Amino acid sequence: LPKIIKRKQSFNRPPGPHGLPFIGNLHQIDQSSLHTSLWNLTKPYGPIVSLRFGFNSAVVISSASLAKEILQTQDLVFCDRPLFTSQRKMTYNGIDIAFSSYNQNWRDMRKIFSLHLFSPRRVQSFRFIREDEVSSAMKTLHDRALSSEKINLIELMKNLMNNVMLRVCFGERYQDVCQKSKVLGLIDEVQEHLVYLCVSDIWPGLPFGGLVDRLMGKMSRLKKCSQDLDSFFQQLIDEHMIINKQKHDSYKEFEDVIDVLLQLAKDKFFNLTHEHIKAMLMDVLVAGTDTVAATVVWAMSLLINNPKAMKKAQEEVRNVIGIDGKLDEDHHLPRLTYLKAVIKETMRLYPPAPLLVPRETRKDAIVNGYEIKQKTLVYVNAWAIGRDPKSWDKPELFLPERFLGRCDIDIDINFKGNHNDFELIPFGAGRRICPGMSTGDVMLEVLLANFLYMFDWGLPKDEVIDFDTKPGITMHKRNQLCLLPKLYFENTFEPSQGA
Ligand code: HEM
Repeated sequence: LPKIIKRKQSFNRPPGPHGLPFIGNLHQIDQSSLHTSLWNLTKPYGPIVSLRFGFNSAVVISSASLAKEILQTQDLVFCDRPLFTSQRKMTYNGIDIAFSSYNQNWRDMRKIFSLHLFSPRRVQSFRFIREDEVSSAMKTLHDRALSSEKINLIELMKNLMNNVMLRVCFGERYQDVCQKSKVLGLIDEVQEHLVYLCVSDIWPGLPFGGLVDRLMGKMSRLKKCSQDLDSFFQQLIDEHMIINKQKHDSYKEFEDVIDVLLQLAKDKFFNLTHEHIKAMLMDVLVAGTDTVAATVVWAMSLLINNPKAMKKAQEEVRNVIGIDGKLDEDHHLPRLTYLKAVIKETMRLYPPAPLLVPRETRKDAIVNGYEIKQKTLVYVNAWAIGRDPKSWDKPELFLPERFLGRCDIDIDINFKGNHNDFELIPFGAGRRICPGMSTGDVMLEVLLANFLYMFDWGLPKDEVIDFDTKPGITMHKRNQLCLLPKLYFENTFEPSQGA
């Protein structure tokens, strides 16, 4: 016993609130809004705080300088991911990218993602899908504007992004083989499963954990969801294999994600199984759809609430595009400086992944003089860092100007990866930085530019904008965002011209 006490005392762990025996700090956190609850709990103890969730040790990081230490300086120690029951079930035992351990599998999957699936050339190749889907959303908005009807922007965005990502992953065929809404429902369910810990994750090794999860129905829900998605993915893979065999000589204008992955498996470049393909599809659908949709919704909510910023963004977009009626990505986007600032400011206040994706330490480490043990869960609170008064002047205000470098707040911050600016990290940083960053960024700019160019936006009578958030791995707005679009170019817009 004296030996244990001595070891405990010599372990200089970061400060933190006292927990209870057995449950640790579990009773002090709210899993449905983990980023705010962690912030409230850890703020009195400083930017690095230890917690305990059952048998799991965790640290929470809430300052830009320590985020830099974790995600850049000591990235190699902090670049693992915890693999809890839900993640394991949904990712075929962590053989995807997002929940894979830092190992050869992760390196291969990441290489496939960046070189073969979402390289700049490939992102260009599915530009027509993007344009097509944006155009059809604009047509919906145009019709609503003509009949003075409101639009639920959350629904519109979700539908639009789902269509884009489903077409990128499966080509046009998914429509024929399965009911789209069922799959979308399953993807939503995956999102929810991914945030909640099972009893067996909280107290690993205890025999009753698995039993309680089973009794509570958690395991059967997980099993059903993963099996349903698995059979949907398998059906599509089989279809692709049959069609590709029939047409093996013919030139294909667009290869979807399954085509590319099947070809890589055939060429034996990587040791790719059907399970790898399905795990990759899961990542792309879960990570790619909601993040962009949520950001556009937050941006529009903030702009409606800040009419001056809305007017400035609209003037810029309308000046740059002129009366052409059509956004040209290459020509117009680089000139939309204020719009880019609006996007950064939105992500500062409402980062779609407020705690990034949790990390896990690969070995013992020292941060800020404190010891952090191997296999500690690490949460980097991007939401709290974006609102830290030490980094941001008037952090609670929506001020896109702060990014323009010509206001009282003169910070040229970017979120493009190899940065020094850890005050703004909506895409994470280091080895595990979001590999879909440029795809996501283009989508955000294209969508917002089109919305602001074509329409003036108002709130229906009796509606107010709220900023409540909903539980999930992505931070969504809880309540509907219903807006009234009004055509700006009364006589010039022809929806058939595209967006
Ligand atoms: C607004 C758009 C997006 C945001 C804000 C976002 C944010 C993030 C964040 C914070 C992470 C964790 C990074 C870390 O741990 O340091 C991440 C990881 C990831 N994202 Fe994104 N993301 C976006 C769009 C996308 C898109 C469009 C795709 C796919 C086409 C994608 C695919 C992924 C994948 C596969 C990972 C796991 C990377 C790894 O663990 O190595 N994301 N994303």
